[in-house]
Amino acid sequence: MEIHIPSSSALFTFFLFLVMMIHILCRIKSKQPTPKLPPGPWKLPIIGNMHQLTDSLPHHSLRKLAMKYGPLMHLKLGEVSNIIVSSPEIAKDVLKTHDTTFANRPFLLAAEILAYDSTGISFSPYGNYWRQLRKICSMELLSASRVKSFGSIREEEVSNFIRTIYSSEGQVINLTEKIFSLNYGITGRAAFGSKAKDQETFITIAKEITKLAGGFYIADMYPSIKMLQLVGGLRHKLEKVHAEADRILGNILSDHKKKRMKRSEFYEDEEADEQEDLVDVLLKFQDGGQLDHPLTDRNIKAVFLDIFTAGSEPSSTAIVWAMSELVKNPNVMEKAQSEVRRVFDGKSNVDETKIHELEYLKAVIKETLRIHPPVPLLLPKETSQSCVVNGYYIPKKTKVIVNAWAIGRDPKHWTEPEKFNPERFLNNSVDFKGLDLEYIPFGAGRRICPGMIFGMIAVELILAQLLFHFDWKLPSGFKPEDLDMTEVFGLSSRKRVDLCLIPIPHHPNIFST
Ligand code: HEM
Repeated sequence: MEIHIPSSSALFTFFLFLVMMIHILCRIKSKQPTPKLPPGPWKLPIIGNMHQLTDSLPHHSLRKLAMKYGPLMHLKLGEVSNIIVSSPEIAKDVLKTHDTTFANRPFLLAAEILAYDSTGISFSPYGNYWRQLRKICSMELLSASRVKSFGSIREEEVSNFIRTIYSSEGQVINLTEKIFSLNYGITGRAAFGSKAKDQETFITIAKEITKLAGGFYIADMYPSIKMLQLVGGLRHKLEKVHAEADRILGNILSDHKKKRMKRSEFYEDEEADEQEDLVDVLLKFQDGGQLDHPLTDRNIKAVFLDIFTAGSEPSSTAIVWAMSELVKNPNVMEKAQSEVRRVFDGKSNVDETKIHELEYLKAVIKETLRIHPPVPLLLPKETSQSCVVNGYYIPKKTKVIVNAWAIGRDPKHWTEPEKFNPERFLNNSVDFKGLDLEYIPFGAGRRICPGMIFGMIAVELILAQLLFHFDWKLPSGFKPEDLDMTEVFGLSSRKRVDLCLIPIPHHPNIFST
């Protein structure tokens, strides 16, 4: 057989051709524009854009900057790259189209220490462990039927709350304080079952946790400089609060384990189910052995802490804002009151059976959540890989902040966005369930709030009771237009000044005997 060996000049020509082709291809490729980072203000060395967030609340400053730089904006806060999303269209790209890429959470010192190395639902990284927790949450802990099963707890706690207000009729009461205590009480009973012996202390700690977890900390902006975790005693404060919460949670867990053992000795399974609180449900999964990621006691405590704080704080904040708007807008108050009193006419109290008929009250609540979303920047997210959004390059591990507060005021989607106008939600299908990106008080996509049903039923019941039983007056000398409607920033965006009002009973006091 003959073998043909090409001549050296033919080889040289082929090699030259190959080099030229590679060169041409590289030039073509380099002419294709590489996507740039989203636009943003000029950055200072070391601090980046931190100085641009100091003049007002973060969601206000971010909106102002977005008006100049656009709805997808890049900011450098310390050493961390952030993108800020401020329009429904970009929110759709981030929370829907690229949902999995944006479903992670960034490192936050407070979550690391308070939430048992970020192993609760809210701050655990996107992956199998988080997926398992979400499944337990939506199918067991916060399912519609479980929430319904807590109806008697809610009705009892709310009736006690109304009773204490009757006892202060005609006097100024701090409604903010009462509403927060009530909600922590309801979530506490749903979670712990009967009143735990340290419940009051735990409520105080949970409030402290909410305050600490909501901060914008220098340590999170320079995660590589561990020494910054000690600035202002931050690490020490977080560890101290965590240790106290852990002690109480440990006691609750062991009490439940003991009761569970006793109960299984005396009851049939079905009867035992009726007495379950949320800790019992988690323990059932721990014992069941059917999970891919077995739940440790630390995991249960993390989830429990999550539900207790996430379950009480935003609902209370929403109720306080709704009552403030109602007092500020007497015509809206009158309409909402007459609806509740008509639907529950002939009854001595509001219960959950006919609450779905309160169409106008629902519109009031929706409008409150639009104009005062309790979690205005949602919870921060982080990209798990690089991607391109709206023609801009978003690198892996970029922190993502969605400004739900600004989105709910986008003039392209809302007429007179600064006006409190519940009528806009009547005969309107826009809802907060994560499909309408112009209205996302509960977030959207994979990380959407799983406690929507639990939260909304409490908000509706408490407001309906307050409007059914009482007319509300401002302390003497105050006019509705004087009401201070400024906010403070935290895990939830509370009203800065507590709401203090005078209750005037509308019905004879049914609780007097
Ligand atoms: C009016 C009441 C409430 C509002 C406005 C609210 C709002 C939110 C928002 C905005 C988020 C972040 C979503 C995101 O990152 O995109 C969230 C997450 C969460 N919420 Fe709620 N929430 C409320 C009530 C509740 C209740 C009652 C519970 C539990 C009992 C709860 C449990 C949670 C949990 C566990 C998460 C974390 C979800 C995850 O990261 O996968 N929330 N909520």
